[in-house]
Amino acid sequence: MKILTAEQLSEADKETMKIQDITSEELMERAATLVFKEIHKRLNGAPIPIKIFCGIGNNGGDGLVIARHLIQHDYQVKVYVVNYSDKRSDDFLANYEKLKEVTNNWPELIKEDTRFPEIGTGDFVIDAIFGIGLNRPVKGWTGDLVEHINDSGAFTLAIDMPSGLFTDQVPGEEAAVIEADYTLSFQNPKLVFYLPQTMDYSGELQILDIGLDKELLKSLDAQAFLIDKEEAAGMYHHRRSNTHKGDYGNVLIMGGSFGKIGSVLLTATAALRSGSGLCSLYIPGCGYNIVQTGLPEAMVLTDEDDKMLSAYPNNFDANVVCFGMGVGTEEKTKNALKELLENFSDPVVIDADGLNILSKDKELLDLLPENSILTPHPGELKRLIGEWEDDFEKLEMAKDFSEKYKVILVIKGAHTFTINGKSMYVNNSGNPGMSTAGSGDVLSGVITSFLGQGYEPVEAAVLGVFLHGLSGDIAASEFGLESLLAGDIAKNIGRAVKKLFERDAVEE
Ligand SMILES: NC(=O)C1=CN([C@@H]2O[C@H](COP(=O)(O)OP(=O)(O)OC[C@H]3O[C@@H](n4cnc5c(N)ncnc54)[C@H](O)[C@@H]3O)[C@@H](O)[C@H]2O)[C@@H](O)CC1
Ligand SMILES: [K+]
Repeated sequence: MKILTAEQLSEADKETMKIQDITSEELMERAATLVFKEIHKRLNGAPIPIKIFCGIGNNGGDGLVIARHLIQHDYQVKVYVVNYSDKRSDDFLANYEKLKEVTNNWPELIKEDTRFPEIGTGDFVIDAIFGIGLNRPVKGWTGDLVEHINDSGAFTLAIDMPSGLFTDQVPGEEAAVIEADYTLSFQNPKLVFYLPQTMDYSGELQILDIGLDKELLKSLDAQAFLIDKEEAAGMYHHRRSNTHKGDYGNVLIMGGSFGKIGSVLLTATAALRSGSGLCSLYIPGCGYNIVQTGLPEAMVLTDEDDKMLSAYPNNFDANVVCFGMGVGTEEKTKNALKELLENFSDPVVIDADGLNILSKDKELLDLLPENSILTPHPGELKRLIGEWEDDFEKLEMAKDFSEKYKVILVIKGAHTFTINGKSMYVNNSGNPGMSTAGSGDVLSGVITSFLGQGYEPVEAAVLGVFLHGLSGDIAASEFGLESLLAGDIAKNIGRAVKKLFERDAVEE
């Protein structure tokens, strides 16, 4: 799904009104009624006190529409109008009038010196104060109200955006932002829902299709692409019957050092579980027995050094090479990487200490084959591209880096971002159980495997990241978050692929 900016979305609202010949008020009615239905489906008439905080713009207008429907369905509703300005949007006013027709319980006006209403932990709060129209940080008494809602402990549902959250910048340290438990957002996801600095504000997320014109949305340039099952399934290459192992890649994994041989074992297991036809490892001598015993399906070549990598096996005929897990950053090992980059001209996958070696000697970056895939976690990324002020700057710096060196960056995190020049892909699978040793080694194996099977490098990265996350989800459902091991992620890749093509009961 496309991630769009606030400007694109409000423009799409306007264009849709013209194309569908509807008024802004009608579009608001449609959008907010969908929100009401979601609430009604879950509350099912429960007598929970509902407190709706409405701004004076169209986000507030949505709040008024939701209030009207809830009142008509006999819910206990109290509406507050947050008077951060004396202006009112037309659709707010129209819906304010309509609300009067269904209740005598007038909305209460909250102004600068008003005492804020009490909010109990058992209340249900609807945040319709600011949406995508936010244009400055929320401070002053409105900020105090936002803090008051956050401190209440009540379940908070944000409409379109948690109030105070911008779509295109971080809120800033002194600004107040609603910490929602759940966000129902209109039409398309917004980038801030997925950035480490801002993702916590939206809580659980659901995107509601409010029926903006499909052709118009298709024509818009995405700020980024959100990758879910549907997108991943579209990238997957089905196997043909008349094939043999030579059709599925011959990958070489260079990694490990004394005490860290397990890392390569995980990477190789993941590569084979992801479908590699042939998988070889190039490791220090000390790992020979471990790998041969642990993974009989893999072939093993050893470096002349017993404890670390010191060379690249130039005579080995692989179609993809992955370098870096568990290698350390010794000078000898740097030479091994240098030899690889000087002798191998197809895309490579570089992870972990391989990235740290590149960061220490930036001249090596110029040797990277075009479309190579680098898989840093945030610490490794910092060493590679430098410090950033905030997540938006990080993404800009990452795009510049990707363009400059013609490489693909896979920035690992709760939502892994894959950056290919100006294009960004945001992963939407995975869980916190995957924050465990070796999880990254597995990811490198999956991506390397797909690259070896002939996927376009960016697809190998994006699909690999998604399946890695989905496999982690399958493993977590079996073992629980705490018990999940990286090896479980590798083992479940096949199930994840199967799941790509299953229809979920909840989706039907
Ligand atoms: N037809 C439409 O345009 C639709 C709009 N929708 C809703 O409309 C929202 C956008 O509405 P608006 O553009 O009216 O904007 P908002 O309702 O988000 O904000 C209201 C106004 O507050 C002012 N403001 C911004 N930041 C402020 C601050 N920090 N302190 C004080 N005032 C501030 C701005 O002038 C802004 O226009 C969406 O998020 C969505 O909820 C939906 O109803 C769908 C249809
Ligand atoms: K809101």
